[in-house]
Amino acid sequence: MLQVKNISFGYHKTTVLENISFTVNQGDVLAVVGESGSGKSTLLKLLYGAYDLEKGQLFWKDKEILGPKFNLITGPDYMKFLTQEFDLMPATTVEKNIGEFLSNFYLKEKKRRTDELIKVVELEDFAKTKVRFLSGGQKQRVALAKALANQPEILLLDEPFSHIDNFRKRSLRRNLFAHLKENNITAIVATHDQEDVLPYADNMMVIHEGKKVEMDTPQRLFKNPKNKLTASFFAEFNEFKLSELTDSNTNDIILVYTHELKLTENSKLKAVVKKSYFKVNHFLIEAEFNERNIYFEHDTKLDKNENVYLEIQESIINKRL
Ligand SMILES: Nc1ncnc2c1ncn2[C@@H]1O[C@H](COP(=O)(O)OP(=O)(O)OP(=O)(O)O)[C@@H](O)[C@H]1O
Repeated sequence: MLQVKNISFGYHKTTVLENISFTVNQGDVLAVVGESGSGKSTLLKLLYGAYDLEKGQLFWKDKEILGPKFNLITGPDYMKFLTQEFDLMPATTVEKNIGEFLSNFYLKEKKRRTDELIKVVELEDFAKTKVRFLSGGQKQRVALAKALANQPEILLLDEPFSHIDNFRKRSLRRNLFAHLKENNITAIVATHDQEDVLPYADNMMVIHEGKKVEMDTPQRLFKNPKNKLTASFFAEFNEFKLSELTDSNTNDIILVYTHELKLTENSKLKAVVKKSYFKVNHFLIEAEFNERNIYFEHDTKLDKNENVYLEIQESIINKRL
């Protein structure tokens, strides 16, 4: 188990991470999400032992992870960190880069592992190509395979698919996360992309301005987000006062995703359609309600200035209160 016990850190005087605690079970994937600058990369660097903590402690199993004051070489040997800058040998082929740290003593095993990882990152056609001739996304895939080559116990991934196009991303993600589970590799993934999180992460931690806001399974956080930041990571949402949705006269705010608002015959929620945006499998409708814009999803385009009535399932309202 990875244990993060109440850690705090700042690069200079300003605190970047404050009193963060969490645990990750061996073989689990934890996604760390948050706005740009919230401290995700810094957290990964601390887990890697790249800096000395101001406060708190880190443990993998019963071993403490310590910073540069205590270690000449950064990074424990059971851990690999795939950063946003890839550390590759440009004049060397893809397969040699991936196998760089694999022992030449067992050449057959080296070849088997290299071939297996080339398949995981779908670079079979480029095995013999020198890295300097590859695109940014291809280089990122080589770096990923290289990080997996020595079977780390923990893999730290900082925006692992940021350079990879949408055509390739989906299958690559499936391959990678399947490989991690099959090999019981614990992974911490910093990401902006919900597609990295929803299908694969066992848990998700939301950080905001260096503080842990929420941590739970992605499904639970999606169904019942406690704050706007968490909801906005998953989907577009509206804010309603409870009194706008029910007969209650309290001003509690309820977050309602755009897909949770449905057209109905008659309701308190009467809006006027302003615009329809095409969104692959539905239209996102912009409508005016109580002198502000609200958004909902609908199968077809709706006419401008059309009056619509909307409803939300009562069970959703009750859960969010
Ligand atoms: N080497 C550094 N020296 C000083 N300040 C830094 C350094 N690296 C990061 N910071 C600051 O620490 C804060 C957190 O940065 P960090 O890179 O951890 O955020 P992030 O959540 O990973 O952002 P992004 O999603 O954009 O990668 C930011 O305010 C950043 O400016």
